[in-house]
Amino acid sequence: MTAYLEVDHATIEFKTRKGIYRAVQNVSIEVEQGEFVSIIGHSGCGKSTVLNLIAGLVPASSGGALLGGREISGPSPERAVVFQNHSLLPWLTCFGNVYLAVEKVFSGHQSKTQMRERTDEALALVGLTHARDKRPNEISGGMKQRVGIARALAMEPKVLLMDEPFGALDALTRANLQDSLMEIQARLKSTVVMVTHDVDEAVLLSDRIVMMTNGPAATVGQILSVDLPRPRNRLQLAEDTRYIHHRAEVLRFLHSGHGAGAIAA
Ligand SMILES: Nc1ncnc2c1ncn2[C@@H]1O[C@H](COP(=O)(O)OP(=O)(O)OP(=O)(O)O)[C@@H](O)[C@H]1O
Repeated sequence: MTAYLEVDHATIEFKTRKGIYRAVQNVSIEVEQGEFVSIIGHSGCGKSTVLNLIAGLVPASSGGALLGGREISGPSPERAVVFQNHSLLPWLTCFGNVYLAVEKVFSGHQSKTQMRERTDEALALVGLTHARDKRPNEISGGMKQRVGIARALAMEPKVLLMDEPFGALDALTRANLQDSLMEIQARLKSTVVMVTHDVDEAVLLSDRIVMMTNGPAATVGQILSVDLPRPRNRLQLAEDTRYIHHRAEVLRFLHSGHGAGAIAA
């Protein structure tokens, strides 16, 4: 039996001016349906490269990735990506930005009314109904990121891919969005793969944490199962010995023989 989403012995190389650069080597990750998996590691180790492989944006030099047993060979709305920089179109409203993605996926299959409803539902899910008619320059960074998440969710992806989605936000906004993401994931039972630098974010949100060694030729060093019950409450967890233990285990990995880097601890 193969997993729902599988990165299978993937090696990814880039052509550079100095020759071939092997970013990641022999990476294998299995993700079950409905599971939340984080990828953590030092800056430049290849986290985004692995996520981009799953997104279909980067090909593997050997090995590959599969979703539902089918090889991933290019981008698809079934694997929606949320980036750190929300990349919203400035001339469209929040509604317009989400609707554009909905139209791309569902046009021809759903009526305009259905697509509008779908867009409004996605905005409601991230708590942005009140801002539906505002343009990106009229809303905060956290709200922009919520629009990015709404846009991804509105496409009803099989897998939600997130590349440091909250990296550019202040701590309180980030906490707020993490809580929203946990609620949304519990409700939709989404399968999520998220790249993060943040140890607390990884432990709070994940079912499992994939820890990557440093590059070049980075690979999976260790995988940690986070057996904390859900729903999770950040304040209660701060004093939970299991949480403290998991957090320490990730920190130990990152600071022991895997080099130094920019890790928020
Ligand atoms: N298109 C490319 N061409 C050449 N090298 C690349 C390319 N994309 C990534 N790399 C290199 O591959 C390595 C891994 O990059 P990647 O962005 O995946 O790391 P990361 O762990 O996500 O980093 P960060 O945490 O800083 O975002 C880096 O050394 C990067 O310079």
